[in-house]
Amino acid sequence: MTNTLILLRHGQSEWNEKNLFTGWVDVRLTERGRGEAAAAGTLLAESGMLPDVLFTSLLSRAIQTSNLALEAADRMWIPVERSWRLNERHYGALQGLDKAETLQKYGEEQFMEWRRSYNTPPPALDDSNEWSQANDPRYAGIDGDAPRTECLSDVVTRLVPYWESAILPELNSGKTVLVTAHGNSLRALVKHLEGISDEDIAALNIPTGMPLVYEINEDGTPTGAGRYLDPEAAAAGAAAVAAQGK
Ligand SMILES: O=C(O)[C@@H](CO)OP(=O)(O)O
Repeated sequence: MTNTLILLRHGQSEWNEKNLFTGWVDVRLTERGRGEAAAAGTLLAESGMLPDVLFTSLLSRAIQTSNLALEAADRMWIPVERSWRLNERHYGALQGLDKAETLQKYGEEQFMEWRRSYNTPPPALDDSNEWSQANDPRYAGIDGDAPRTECLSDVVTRLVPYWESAILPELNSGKTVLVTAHGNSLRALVKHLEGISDEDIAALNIPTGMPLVYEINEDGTPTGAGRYLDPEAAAAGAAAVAAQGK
């Protein structure tokens, strides 16, 4: 028996539009992002993929996206669980910086190392920085301290146990599960699901607002690669993410 998992990156955020490194900074959706979120929900309904349960991060752009998508799909009533483990990768001292200026200042190699390497986190963000989340009450419950920076492997480490203990059991109880999260937290989950190597994951970009569907076996493995419900629009969106800063 397999069950359906739908991954959805939030719609365009205010800082996606401004081309700023975002991470855990709690920015909202733009008008375009709200439209993308609603369109994703309409596409789910048209495809007959109605979620039974929702998982989101603690960040407003993912919460807004799931609300708008579920409203469009007439599924606002489904149960929801929110976790910091689905948050975007914490971007450390890059949070709040302009991507194009950072590329200019540090050069392509360093820029891509911070942005897409598996094991190199950016420098840590100082707690006194205006974009720090050190004193944000929503993270008070995290065991140990909230991160001050993360690389993708750190995200895999915090996300996979949650996938196994919280999300997979819902799939295995026969539910269609919607996970609304972020570019890099979804890259971490896709890496885990598809067994993508540390090197190859650098080339994977997730577009905003495009439902990505898997059929999941009981042991948590997918039956095949993920499938975008609108493959052409998803390819264009992923290319735009890859080109950020250039
Ligand atoms: O800024 C960020 O938090 C992420 C996602 O928007 O950007 P990137 O694609 O550069 O990792």
